[in-house]
Amino acid sequence: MDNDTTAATNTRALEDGIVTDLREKMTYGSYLDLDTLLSAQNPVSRPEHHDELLFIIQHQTTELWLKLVLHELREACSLIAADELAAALKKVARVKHIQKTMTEQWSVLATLTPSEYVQFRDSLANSSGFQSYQYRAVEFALGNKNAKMLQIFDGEPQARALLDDLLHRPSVYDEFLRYLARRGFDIPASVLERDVTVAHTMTPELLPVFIEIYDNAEKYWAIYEACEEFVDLEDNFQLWRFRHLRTVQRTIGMKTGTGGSSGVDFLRRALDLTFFPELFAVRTEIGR
Ligand code: HEM
Ligand SMILES: N[C@@H](CC(=O)c1ccccc1NC=O)C(=O)O
Repeated sequence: MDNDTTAATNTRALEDGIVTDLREKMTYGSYLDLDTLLSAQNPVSRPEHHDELLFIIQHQTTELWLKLVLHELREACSLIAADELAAALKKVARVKHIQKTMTEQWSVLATLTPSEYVQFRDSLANSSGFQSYQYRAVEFALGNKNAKMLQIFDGEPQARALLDDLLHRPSVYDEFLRYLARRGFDIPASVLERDVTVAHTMTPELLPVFIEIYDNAEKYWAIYEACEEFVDLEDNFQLWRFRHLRTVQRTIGMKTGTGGSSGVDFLRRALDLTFFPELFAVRTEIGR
């Protein structure tokens, strides 16, 4: 065997075609703006606590995924509004994969023990994930609207403007219900003309619509599929919330939060929320 093979040297030879003179060229680092990205991890604990970098990177990666989730959900809304349901579902499918990654990622932070965290927790002062505008934007896009959240961002005009805009836009579900109306389903005017700045609440008049769809899945396949995709979205969202709650519980127990809430109890109440109440209620009615 040739002595220059990878196996003989246990070293991979570079191929002649590989570009090595990258001066003046766009590179991996310049394209991805890595100088900016990798200079954005700035621990505040003094002396710097070893585990604060984990804490920062866990949050920053989540924020990057949230940025993409929001991008996809906004596009999904526009596509539904343009009657392009199949294209919208493609975006939702991507969101579902991101959600799984975000949920699985909690296991990394779970390696932070309470005794380690308490050593730099005070350095975080009143900062809290509660102040994540991208998280709130995703909640708004999915329909968990709450105008009271805006005041948190009075000091961050861009974040406030984004949330204000989303607050006044129809959610993914609002768009879906309007789509169903255009497709001839009997959606009450009170739903179509509702105040979209507040959360949608369980509307029993919508149940017959979903019973019809679920009892005749073959006939309404694309719409039926969309309903199930939305159920997946909500399930995945709840799993993220639950893993957050359990991570909080194992890290700070029943301590109050740095954001000023009761902590675990406050987070637990979010598990009672629903984006798509009728899509869950219909399950009770199927086959009756
Ligand atoms: C050890 C790690 C963590 C602890 C102890 C913790 C604790 C808490 C607590 C106590 C709250 C309630 C608000 C407050 O009073 O502060 C909260 C809210 C929140 N946290 Fe965390 N958190 C942790 C990690 C994370 C991570 C990695 C994220 C990802 C971005 C995150 C995102 C959020 C969000 C979005 C909220 C608002 C939830 C809502 O409005 O229902 N947290 N967290
Ligand atoms: N609320 C957390 C602190 C915390 O987790 C946090 C602090 C700053 C930035 C993001 C955070 N993550 C989630 O709330 C606590 O009470 O310990």
